[in-house]
Amino acid sequence: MAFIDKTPATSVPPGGKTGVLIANLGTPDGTDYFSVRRYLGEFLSDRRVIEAPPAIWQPILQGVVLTTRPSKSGEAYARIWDRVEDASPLRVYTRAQAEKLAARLGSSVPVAWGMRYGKPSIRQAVEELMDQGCDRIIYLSLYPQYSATTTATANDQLFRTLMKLRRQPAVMTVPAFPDHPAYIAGLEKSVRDHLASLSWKPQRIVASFHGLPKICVDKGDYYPDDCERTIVALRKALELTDAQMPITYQSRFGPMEWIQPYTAPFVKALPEQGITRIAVIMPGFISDCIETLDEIGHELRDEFIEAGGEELTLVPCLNDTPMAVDLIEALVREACPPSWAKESGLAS
Ligand SMILES: C=CC1=C(C)c2cc3[nH]c(cc4nc(cc5[nH]c(cc1n2)c(C)c5CCC(=O)O)C(CCC(=O)O)=C4C)c(C)c3C=C
Ligand SMILES: [Fe+2]
Ligand SMILES: [Fe+2]
Repeated sequence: MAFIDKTPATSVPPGGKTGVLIANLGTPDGTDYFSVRRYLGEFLSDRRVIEAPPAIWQPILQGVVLTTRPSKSGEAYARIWDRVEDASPLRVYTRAQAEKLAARLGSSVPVAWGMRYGKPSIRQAVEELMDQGCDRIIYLSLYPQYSATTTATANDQLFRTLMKLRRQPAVMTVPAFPDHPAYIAGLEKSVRDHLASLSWKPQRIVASFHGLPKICVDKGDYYPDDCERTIVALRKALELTDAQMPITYQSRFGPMEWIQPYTAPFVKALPEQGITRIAVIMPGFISDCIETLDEIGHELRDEFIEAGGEELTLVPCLNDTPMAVDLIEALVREACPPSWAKESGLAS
């Protein structure tokens, strides 16, 4: 195996130096067919995401999925694209979260951000930290609920990078945080603030999480349990019943059965029960992205109105608000081992 032949520009200070790497899923560089194709090709070739044997899946992916889906997804990305930053919202928010965290932690703790798929890569982010003299990395993947398809593959990508380093930093991976008090407090405030900004009162607050193929759960992925933990804690904080804040799963991909109830049929059935004004919160996402802004904010809203609904409002994700930075800072400080905290000043 070839090693990365790279000597960090700055040597490690005596006593060591801790850096923070925040990781997210990844997103295309542009809305054009080839940018989206490149992104989807990398994403959907990940065997943590699609477990089918490559001999079966790759011909389907290359021959069918990557010829048709990039154009459709590209149109959806174009509807939500940040034209000022010329980037997708997921990239804009992840970068802003890293910059705001860096401001909180001060200049002695470098912060980098990287994407599991696409740019900047996890390897680029690791090199950025090592170039600043870091020999210890706190690695936080920004998924509140654990899944092998997200958290584990983000960790895999870090470990793959480390496998190629001659001078390897120590790493601390931060676990998922489905009912961390700072996350629940942020969600609670975002719901209260959002409801206060409306001139009408939603009859339901539907909590829609990204879905997962059911077979993943049958094989031991405990993602739905983590989603339940989030929602039980949030209902308690807001004093809502199960019926007032139901849980559903969105973003189904492919013909297999995914975990249920599915968001779209659930929401489309509400008007015939007399429920025509709803809010949707998506606590599986720290940052707004194509799945929240377009799939729910555009597609689902249109379908709800067509089914007789009157109002559908989105509770924004935490994005780069102070509540998001409070959460990320708390997670990083709590994960920092005491022996690292001494040099970095990262104690909680
Ligand atoms: C089998 C396919 C997929 C699995 C499993 C899956 C799990 C999963 N994904 C997220 C979070 C996000 N997914 C996003 C986009 C997205 N997801 C899939 C497929 C699977 N996801 C696709 C094909 C796409 C691309 C968009 C599209 O073409 O429809 C995003 C947003 C990315 C962005 O750029 O905005 C996020 C975030 C979770 C949490 C999860 C498992 C629990
Ligand atoms: Fe996804
Ligand atoms: Fe989607």
